[in-house]
Amino acid sequence: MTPGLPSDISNRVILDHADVGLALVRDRRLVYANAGLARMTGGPREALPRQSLADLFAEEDRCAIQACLDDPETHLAQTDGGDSGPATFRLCRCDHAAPMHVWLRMVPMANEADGAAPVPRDTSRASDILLVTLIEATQAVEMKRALRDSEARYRGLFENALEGIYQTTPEGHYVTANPALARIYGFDSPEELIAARTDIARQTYADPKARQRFIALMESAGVVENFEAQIHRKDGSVIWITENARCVRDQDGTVQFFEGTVQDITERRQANADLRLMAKVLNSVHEGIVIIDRDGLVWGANEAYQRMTGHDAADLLARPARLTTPELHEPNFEETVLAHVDQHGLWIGEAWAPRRKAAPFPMEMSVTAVRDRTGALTHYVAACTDITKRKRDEEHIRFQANYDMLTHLPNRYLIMDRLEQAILKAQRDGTRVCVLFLDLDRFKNINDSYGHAAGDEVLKLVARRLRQVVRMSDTVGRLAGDEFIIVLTEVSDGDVGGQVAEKITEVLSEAFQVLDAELFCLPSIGITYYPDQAETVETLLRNADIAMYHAKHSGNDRYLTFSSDMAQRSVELMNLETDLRHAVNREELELHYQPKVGGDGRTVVGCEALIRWRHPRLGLVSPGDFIPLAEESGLIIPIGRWTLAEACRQFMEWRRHGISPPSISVNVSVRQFNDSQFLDNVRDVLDGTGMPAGCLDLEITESVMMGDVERAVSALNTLKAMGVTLSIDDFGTGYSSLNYLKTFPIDTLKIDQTFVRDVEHDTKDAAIIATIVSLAKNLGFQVVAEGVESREQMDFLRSNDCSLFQGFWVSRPLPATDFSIFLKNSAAPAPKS
Ligand SMILES: Nc1nc2c(ncn2[C@@H]2O[C@@H]3COP(=O)(O)O[C@H]4[C@@H](O)[C@H](n5cnc6c(=O)[nH]c(N)nc65)O[C@@H]4COP(=O)(O)O[C@H]3[C@H]2O)c(=O)[nH]1
Repeated sequence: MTPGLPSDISNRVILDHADVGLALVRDRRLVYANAGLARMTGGPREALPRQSLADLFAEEDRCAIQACLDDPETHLAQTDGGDSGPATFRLCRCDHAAPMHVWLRMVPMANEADGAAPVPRDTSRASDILLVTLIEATQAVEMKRALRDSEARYRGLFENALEGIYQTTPEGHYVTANPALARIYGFDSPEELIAARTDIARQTYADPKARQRFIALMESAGVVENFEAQIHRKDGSVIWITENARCVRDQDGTVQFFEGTVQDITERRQANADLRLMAKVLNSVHEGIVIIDRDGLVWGANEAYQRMTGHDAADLLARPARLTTPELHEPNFEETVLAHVDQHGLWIGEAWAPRRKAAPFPMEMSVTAVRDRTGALTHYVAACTDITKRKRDEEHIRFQANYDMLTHLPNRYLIMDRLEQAILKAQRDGTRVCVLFLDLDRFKNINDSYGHAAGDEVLKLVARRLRQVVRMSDTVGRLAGDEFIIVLTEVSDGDVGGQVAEKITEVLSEAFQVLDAELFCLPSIGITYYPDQAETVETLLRNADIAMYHAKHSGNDRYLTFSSDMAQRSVELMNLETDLRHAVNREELELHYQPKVGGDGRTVVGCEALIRWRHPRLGLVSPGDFIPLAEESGLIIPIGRWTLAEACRQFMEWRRHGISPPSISVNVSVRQFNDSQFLDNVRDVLDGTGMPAGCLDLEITESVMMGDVERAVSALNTLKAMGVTLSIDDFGTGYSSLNYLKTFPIDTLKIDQTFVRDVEHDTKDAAIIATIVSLAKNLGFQVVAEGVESREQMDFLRSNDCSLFQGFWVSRPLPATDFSIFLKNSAAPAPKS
């Protein structure tokens, strides 16, 4: 009771203003309710008395309320929430608002006598009045629920985390571990891991350094440390983990526990290692590789690509890719390539790649598509190979395949192709094609005398001069050796081939300046026309070749146009060549001898050995018909050897019979003279036959001087040193300078018969002869006039101081036996010893 206040007022005020609901209950019904309870239910206070206490609560709680009313000591104790606090009940609200959570307290009150105020008692009886106290617990309930929810959430995180989470004892034994940690370490459950009492510091780490680090961590100040390490799993396998760990200490610094998170990074490390390896591989390949994302930006480029394009990674990465040089391709080329890759997955081809501050280069490029799991294109990968060298090589090979390396003129293959094209065009246009086959006369002499370098130089100069005489549209090619082909297109009527041949002869008749020497090399040219004489490439070339062959052997013509009878003649010549190969072995060659006489016309001063070929089918073939053939084919070397030996043998035989002339002359061809074995051959023959060297006269032609003069002089000096005499045959017909006359150790000049033939009528010939005789006399040479056929000719020559003669007027060349008779019958000066 409050002092100074009436007891009933004091009680009522206290009861009504109490912050809790208070009620007296008898027989489960309210007999009293304070204003606080009315406020809690939200209804009028007057309505409360006589209401069932249970009915004030939510239906689900009513049974529990009844039970509590029946036995408050037991049931209230049972509904006690234990650790989580006293039990709460839901009090219904009259305004239908959410029920209010309340704590309930029931105290049995003794009710001994009517009118007496009830007092609390220790145990309840059926007749007891219960004092029921209701305390609002909504906030507490909600806090509890929030706490529970929060704990559940964190537990969920803990349980479901992909990272392993742990706490250990200060000694390092796990006390808390989530399933992920158990999984990472290969345990079936966190419980198993904890039960294993693994000492993480000593047992788990595979690498002693990581173990050291962890032990150091135990002494640290609680900072979170991160490190990667290899650890042993339960089954002994080793994995890589990354761990964030810290040591938690209390205020005194005593270690409380360790806690941390663990992640299995084995795959990531493997993937990183794979990526590093991949990068290394990409950078070690020669191919340039560039990766482009689907927006066309460069995602990556290897070192080779950077090298070949001259752009470093900074220039390339995340910038629009520029794989090709647009100016060198058709419009939208790159877009077309990528569209092709989108559709087919791959594009392979050649393209021009741009290069920084340099010319674009050709590359072989393959572009592939990279797709994700759904099949969507994510990247393009372009692999590029610089094919500059290959292209250059191909170009070189193509050039080699089509062009002659020496003269850079089209070779046989390209000539034939061009001729084919020319024929097709002529067919369409109704025009003609002219083919000229050109062969250089005595080119071999240049090679033999000056060496191949000089020969090559002449060929190059010839090629240059030939190009100058034809139109751009015409083809000048080198077939082989000293053979050239000229294809004239769109040829009109008339002798166009002849006109070009004239021009060619003109430009080639000028001396070639090679190795400080003036070399001459005239051509023989065969001409043929499409469609007049042949319709195919092969026939045109063959016909032109035949015509050239005839020009070469005609003696007078520098060029000839093909005619059908030439073909037949060529076959004959070819057969002749075949037969000639066997002529020496089959002993079909023989020598005839023509006397050389003195001024009286009778005294034999010598004789010339002239070869004849007794062909089994053709009869006696004169040297004019087969010597050029022999020179051409090289057969002149064995034939020349035989001639020299036979002439000396015969001379010695005559000598044994006491009828030999003072000397015998033997013709030596240029090719034979240039043969490296020639001097030895002469020496051998002289030794072998016992022939006095002074009785042997060798006749060489002026063309010997057209070669290597130094070598020729040396060879002639050697011959002279042997004692052999030397004559220049056919003097006056050659091209060489008269200068050699003073250089060469010559004994005799033989005036060519072409000057003798008309000497009585042709004043020019007479003048030439007079000049030659006077020149020879002044230089101390003997002069022999060849081809003297009449007394008049002889008289004229004699009157011009020429005192040695050879010709039909004295005698035709005679077989050895006939010449023996001739010798016996003629006056002869005493033979030289
Ligand atoms: N019209 C006419 N001709 C006459 C007269 N007197 C002689 N001849 C001919 O004139 C040629 C003279 O020989 P060559 O000028 O050395 O010209 C020779 C010579 O360069 C060459 N030759 C002959 N035998 C040999 C040989 O054994 N070796 C070499 N390398 N060449 C030879 O063949 C050429 C031709 O020889 P052959 O047919 O025997 O012709 C010979 C001879 O028969 C005449 O009064 N009138």
